[in-house]
Amino acid sequence: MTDAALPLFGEAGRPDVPGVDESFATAHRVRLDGHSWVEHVPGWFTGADSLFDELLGGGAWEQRRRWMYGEMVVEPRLTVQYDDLATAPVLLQQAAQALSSHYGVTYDHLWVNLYRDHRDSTGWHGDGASTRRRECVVPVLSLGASRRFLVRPTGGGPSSTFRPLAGDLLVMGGRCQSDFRHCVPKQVSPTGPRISVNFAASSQGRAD
Ligand SMILES: O=C(O)CCC(=O)C(=O)O
Ligand SMILES: [Fe+2]
Repeated sequence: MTDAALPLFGEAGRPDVPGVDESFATAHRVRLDGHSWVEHVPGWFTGADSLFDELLGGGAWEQRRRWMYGEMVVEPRLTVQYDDLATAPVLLQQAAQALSSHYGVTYDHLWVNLYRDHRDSTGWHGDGASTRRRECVVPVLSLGASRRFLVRPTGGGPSSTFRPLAGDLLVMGGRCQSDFRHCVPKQVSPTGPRISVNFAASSQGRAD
């Protein structure tokens, strides 16, 4: 292993020790069109199971509601938001720093979603207030059970399917938040809990 491939923190070669691959060596970028892309970084976070346990047990999980089609609906998942990165679990602060230096965007807050089982989901959406710039880079870290993550054009059309495993990073880039929608659909076959960590940047919340 070269120096560049060493994890930023944690111990090299110890998959149970939490750490990120700051070289992003496994990254591959899928172009959605001329302006937008999704990058998949398999195994970016090692020791994903211990981070999952820490977040599951430590989060002040909140049940959110939102307006959908003129109706207030209960979101079929739980969320905890850290508006100030300094109050987030240390491993997430370190992950945010690694993402900031790699993508050149300062991730200064984040939210964490808990999909309790296969019936929890998030519908088609763009990330709205946190992504008002024309081009944004939005990293999402997956932990726990693997669920499908779909992306399709805002005006409709075929979707691209990603299947992030625990420890994988998916990064939506370019005009993904305006020209595309993403979702995590419910699934028929039973599965255990999944957690996703969404890294956000105040700079991207201001229109350019
Ligand atoms: O859980 C995921 O992978 C995505 C969650 C998401 O898109 C969001 O919370 O805005
Ligand atoms: Fe989203």
